[in-house]
Amino acid sequence: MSNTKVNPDLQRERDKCTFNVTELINLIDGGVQKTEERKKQEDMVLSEGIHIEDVPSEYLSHKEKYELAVKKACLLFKVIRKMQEEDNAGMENYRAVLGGKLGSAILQDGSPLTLHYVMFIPTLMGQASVEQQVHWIGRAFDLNIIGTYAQTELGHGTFIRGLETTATYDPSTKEFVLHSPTLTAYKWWPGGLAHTANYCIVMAQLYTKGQCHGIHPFIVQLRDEETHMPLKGIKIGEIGVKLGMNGTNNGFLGFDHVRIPREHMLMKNSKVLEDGTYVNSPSSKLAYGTMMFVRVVLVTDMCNYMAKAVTIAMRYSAVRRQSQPKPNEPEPQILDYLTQQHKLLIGVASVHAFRLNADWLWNMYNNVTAELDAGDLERLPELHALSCCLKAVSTADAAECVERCRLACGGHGYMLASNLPSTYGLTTAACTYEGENTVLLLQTARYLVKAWQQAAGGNALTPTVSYIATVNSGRRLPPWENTIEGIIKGFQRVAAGKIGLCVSNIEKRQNTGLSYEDAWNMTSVQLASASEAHCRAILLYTYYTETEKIVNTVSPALRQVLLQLVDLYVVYWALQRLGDLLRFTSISEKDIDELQRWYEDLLTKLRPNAVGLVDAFDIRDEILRSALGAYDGRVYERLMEAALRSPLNAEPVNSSFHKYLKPFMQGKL
Ligand SMILES: CCCCCCCCCCCCCCCCCCCCCC(=O)SCCNC(=O)CCNC(=O)[C@H](O)C(C)(C)COP(=O)(O)OP(=O)(O)OC[C@H]1O[C@@H](n2cnc3c(N)ncnc32)[C@H](O)[C@@H]1OP(=O)(O)O
Ligand SMILES: Cc1cc2nc3c(=O)[nH]c(=O)nc-3n(C[C@H](O)[C@H](O)[C@H](O)COP(=O)(O)OP(=O)(O)OC[C@H]3O[C@@H](n4cnc5c(N)ncnc54)[C@H](O)[C@@H]3O)c2cc1C
Repeated sequence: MSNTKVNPDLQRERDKCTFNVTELINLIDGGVQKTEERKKQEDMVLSEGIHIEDVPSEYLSHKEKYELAVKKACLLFKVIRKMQEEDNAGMENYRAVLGGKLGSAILQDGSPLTLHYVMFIPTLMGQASVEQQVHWIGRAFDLNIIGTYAQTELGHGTFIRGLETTATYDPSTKEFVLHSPTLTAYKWWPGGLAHTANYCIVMAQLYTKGQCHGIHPFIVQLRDEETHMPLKGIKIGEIGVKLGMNGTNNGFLGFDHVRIPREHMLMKNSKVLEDGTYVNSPSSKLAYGTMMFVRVVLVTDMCNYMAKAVTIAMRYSAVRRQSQPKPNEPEPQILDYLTQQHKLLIGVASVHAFRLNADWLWNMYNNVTAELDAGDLERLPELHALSCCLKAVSTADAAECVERCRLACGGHGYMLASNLPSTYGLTTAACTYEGENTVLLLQTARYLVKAWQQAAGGNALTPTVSYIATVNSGRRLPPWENTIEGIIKGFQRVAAGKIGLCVSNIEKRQNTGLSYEDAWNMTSVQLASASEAHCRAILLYTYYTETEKIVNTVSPALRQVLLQLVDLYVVYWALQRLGDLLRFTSISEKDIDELQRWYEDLLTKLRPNAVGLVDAFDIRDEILRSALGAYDGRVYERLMEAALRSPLNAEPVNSSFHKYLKPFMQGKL
């Protein structure tokens, strides 16, 4: 990064940073070599000119936006292909680019090829038999075929057992017949489905020998490989403009008795034999594996959006001066207002908290997947429960963080040139896709209720819920400790207390004659809240313990800042959840006063490092794409440059003046 022509306020911030920014960059990347590799990847991608736009994409029509998104996606994946040829690192290159800072930023409004990599190929890897993988995966990796994942229908997204698309086996021809019996059976939403993919994984109700066996994955050709025309019986199109992600080409798809060979059912887990005999999977939930994979990787993705938003807002807040609290003194940088620090520093801490939790979850995912492959399904429920709540809370927190950053930039944050609105569009979408957040919290709640019952029966619990038994062991509330460990224990007590209340409320309602399902529904506001509380306890604990592991490997200056961020995160959440702490722990008014002072003190301590901390996210200007957040802080110049690129500014008088305004003003219209 060059220091030339940097806004002096921003430069002063960098000069007073107490730690070595490069050291933190390396730590976040996972080592000096990883930083070099990332930078090399970024150079490779940016040298293709993917980020250069003749007309800013926000001024394009819907159709032009799609065409640009296809171009960008092809250029990006061309580079990944090149990386593959060089190092043959396989999935790691895709993870680094798609799951890193680059992908979400360069493909600014989403990409029509994302689903190919994030769901189509992973489904082939996770659900296809070895022979099927040999047949399909090479073609898919080479982009010889382009696929997507079509599960959601017009009538059902959440309740996938209720999907209506049918795949009926015909033993006479050894084919499945795919059919959409109703309008609501139409597939609706899949990214890239409309005009990009020529193949697709279809989740459909499997019928054989007159019996339905639930939803299963099938690979279906949609378009001719040469002409790209939809095949016979395939009704396909685009679903229209959305709040954001307008480059993703989401589509609809209906089948009119479309025949596919038997071998196109993905048969790693369950099978249909030639005569139509159905062979069961070890667990019907294995068919949900791709969703679990995406929920896990989304947690990392959310860190990228938060890092981007908070970098923009922090740098802008160092440059922006507003108001005059002390007479005869210059207007302060808005970053000097404690309320501004409160809005932004928690964003920095959240990136670190979620990053460490995401890595921890990713490791667990890999371990459990290896166990599943070896036939051991024991840890599947725990992984499902964790991936559901971490997906829900990370996406909700990220969307909230991006919106908070936008508001923290005042009017200029509302400009698309800030890049905050489109970042919000991308982030908030994740609260819905891959499992709507409330629904996912309630999935975790099922697991927690069972864990509670197990603990009550004196059974051992898996590590991530073992606190339920521990915090309930004593009769009296232990004294409150105003320390990080004390607060984390407090959060565990809150979670356990909420789960316990849910269990007892469900029981009480059942005792009044309600069915379990109705009692569950009546308790579901509390259940979702208990699930969130569990997730908060996990987040705090993992952030704290994982940071403790790394702080001894870094310089004392960085160590101090990393620990301050942990403190800030934990104390912030304690103050956010005072009601719960007052209800379930012995925290007192005096403790709360102390916490508040502790928090304010932490903001003040972190203030000198505010800009250094976001510089350490190391997001290049071409990736950040923000007039407010560029490294040099030339905010006003960039805003004016962006305004001048508006097509309306290409002519001094717009034709509507002559067509409408003038006749109207003269009373002639
Ligand atoms: C090339 C290489 C690769 C490179 C990769 C590089 C990666 C780099 C990454 C790049 C960045 C990323 C960018 C992302 C962009 C994304 C774009 C947008 C994508 C958006 C796509 C979508 O949006 S795609 C559709 C998703 N659509 C859902 O997400 C439906 C939710 N709906 C359900 O998921 C079920 O409907 C729901 C509720 C569970 C109930 O399912 P259900 O009714 O069958 O089950 P029940 O509730 O009755 O539960 C019965 C028992 O099953 C248990 N169980 C349930 N699920 C289980 C499971 N999965 N595993 C284990 N166990 C499970 C449960 O815990 C119960 O257990 P128990 O009985 O013991 O309590
Ligand atoms: C940008 C985007 C991209 C997408 N991409 C894909 C894709 O590539 N492939 C694909 O197959 N799908 C895709 N989807 C679809 C997505 O997975 C679904 O929209 C999502 O799973 C939510 O389902 P739904 O729309 O049916 O919501 P609904 O389930 O109808 O949710 C509506 C409301 O009902 C509530 N609700 C529903 N069920 C329950 C319950 N059991 N308990 C309590 N409350 C409940 C929800 O909490 C929510 O408040 C995409 C969606 C979006 C927005």
